[in-house]
Amino acid sequence: MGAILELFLSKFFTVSRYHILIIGPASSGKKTFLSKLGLNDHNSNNEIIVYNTNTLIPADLTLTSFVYTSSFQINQILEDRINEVTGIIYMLDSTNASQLKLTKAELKNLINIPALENSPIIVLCNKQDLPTAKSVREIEMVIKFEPENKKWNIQGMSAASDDGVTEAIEWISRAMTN
Ligand SMILES: Nc1nc2c(ncn2[C@@H]2O[C@H](COP(=O)(O)OP(=O)(O)OP(=O)(O)O)[C@@H](O)[C@H]2O)c(=O)[nH]1
Repeated sequence: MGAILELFLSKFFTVSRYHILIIGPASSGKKTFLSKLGLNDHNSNNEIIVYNTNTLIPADLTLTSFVYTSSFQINQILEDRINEVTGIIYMLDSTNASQLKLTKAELKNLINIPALENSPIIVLCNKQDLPTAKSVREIEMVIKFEPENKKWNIQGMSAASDDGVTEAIEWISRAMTN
């Protein structure tokens, strides 16, 4: 999967620094998703920083993923680094219906943060492989996420089985570079 990430990044990225904020409730699958991309190493600030690794991404690219469970204090947590964010991945657990109200509030909060104004956002409805998972349509009806003047997307995913991982990276790559 690292090779897939490299392919998309080299295809779409023409400038050298992209920083993706990966956010979503505990156990929604953020680290599983990242591990499918070959990104496993978190530092003490819960960041994954990939500097110019020829094996994973083109040499002129720096990619940082910030991984957090809640957006409500993200300004304070990231401080000035929030201005570096160029794309947002919001990961939710489709089997956890009780979290959807929180998700709705989280998304509203995220799109109202001025520093994130130009960052595209993709909502990933993870764990679609499980029989108790709500469909993307059902989730959409609860979270009612349709931001105006923003590039956004929502899709189903099973990070555990790779389903939707490539599509998600492709979408965020295109959205950040176009
Ligand atoms: N069935 C299924 N299980 C998944 C999927 N994605 C993640 N999991 C499982 O869900 C649990 C939590 O996954 P993590 O990737 O650790 O979730 P996280 O969002 O990084 O969790 P926090 O560190 O608590 O924020 C693990 O047991 C994963 O194996 C999926 O698509 N399907």
